[in-house]
Amino acid sequence: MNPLKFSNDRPLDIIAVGRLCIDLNANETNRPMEETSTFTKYVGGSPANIAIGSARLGQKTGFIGKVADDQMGRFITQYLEKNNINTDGVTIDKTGAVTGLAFTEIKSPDECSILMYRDNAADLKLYPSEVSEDYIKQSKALLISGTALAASPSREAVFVALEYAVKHDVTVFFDLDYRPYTWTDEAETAVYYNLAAEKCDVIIGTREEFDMMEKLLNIKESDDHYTASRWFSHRAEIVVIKHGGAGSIAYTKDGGSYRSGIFRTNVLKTFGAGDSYASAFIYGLMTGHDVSEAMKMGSASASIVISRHSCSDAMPTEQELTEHMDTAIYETV
Ligand SMILES: Nc1ncnc2c1ncn2[C@@H]1O[C@H](COP(=O)(O)OP(=O)(O)OP(=O)(O)O)[C@@H](O)[C@H]1O
Ligand SMILES: O=C(O)C[C@@H](O)[C@H](O)C(=O)CO
Repeated sequence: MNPLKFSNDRPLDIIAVGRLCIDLNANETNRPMEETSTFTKYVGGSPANIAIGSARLGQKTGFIGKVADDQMGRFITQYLEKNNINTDGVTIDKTGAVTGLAFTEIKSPDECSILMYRDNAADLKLYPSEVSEDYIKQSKALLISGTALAASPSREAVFVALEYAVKHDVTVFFDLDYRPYTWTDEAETAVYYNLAAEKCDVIIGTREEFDMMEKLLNIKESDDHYTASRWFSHRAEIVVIKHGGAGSIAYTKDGGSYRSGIFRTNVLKTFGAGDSYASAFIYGLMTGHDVSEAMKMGSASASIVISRHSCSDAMPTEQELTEHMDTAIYETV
């Protein structure tokens, strides 16, 4: 079962919108940041990672975002281009804003954290006037990510992108990607997340992210089925709730529910799981697989990425994904 229909006459499969950052991942793992002295630099930021995952899987991918006018900004744009991502929608900041940096601490396979440097971040300076309607209408799908809603003008830019997508029948995927350090007020966060979710066809988030959105409405019990059903009176066709190593569950508007297990792996670090899951899940849906098979593809991609050092550079190709699904052990949960 796959309820999504895509406008197939478009040159791009998917455009991601939002942050383009740098991840600096600890080389010395299994120790705290205080004792880490070297890091490897990768392109990072959830929508960037998802776009890279999509392109590796062979999707024609574009990006709308803003980078700093410096070496880091140029590194990001060049990396996207090397990965066959169209950067026509990527603009360059001229105000002296800088690239967001995420230093990652890998204390143990399940104890990872991120230390963020995001003051005056260029990605949040994307203006609505820099979002092109002509560009969005060339794509079958748009991916938005919640962090871009954290501040103006990027927040308004995302809402403009959503308007264009709805106007031109572009299917909208929303990866909630809630990063508390980017926000100052919980109610403000929940208001904008809820407003954006109303305009999306597919909503993907963790249980904790949906809890954050529901707290504002005084919903105290976490109930996956109820969470999903709230969105079916708006645009949503599919709502996915992720539960880390306990897998994920998807609900469809027609009353269906689908549970996915995980591919057991040698976990190096847990971050990047959500982004790799999203890119392969979206790829699965866009290439005609049913919801359960697409979830399995998402889980397989996540299990590859969490066993590798980076998030972006670790994204599998279509062949790697297929081979992994054929050989790795899938556990139902
Ligand atoms: N320990 C694990 N072993 C195998 N697969 C896992 C593990 N943890 C997560 N996954 C896979 O990754 C998917 C997404 O994980 P999770 O729910 O942690 O997302 P997330 O919190 O968005 O990730 P991130 O840490 O990138 O923000 C899960 O549904 C599962 O398929
Ligand atoms: O920007 C962040 O929040 C960190 C990301 O850059 C990092 O790649 C990640 O956490 C993946 O989900």
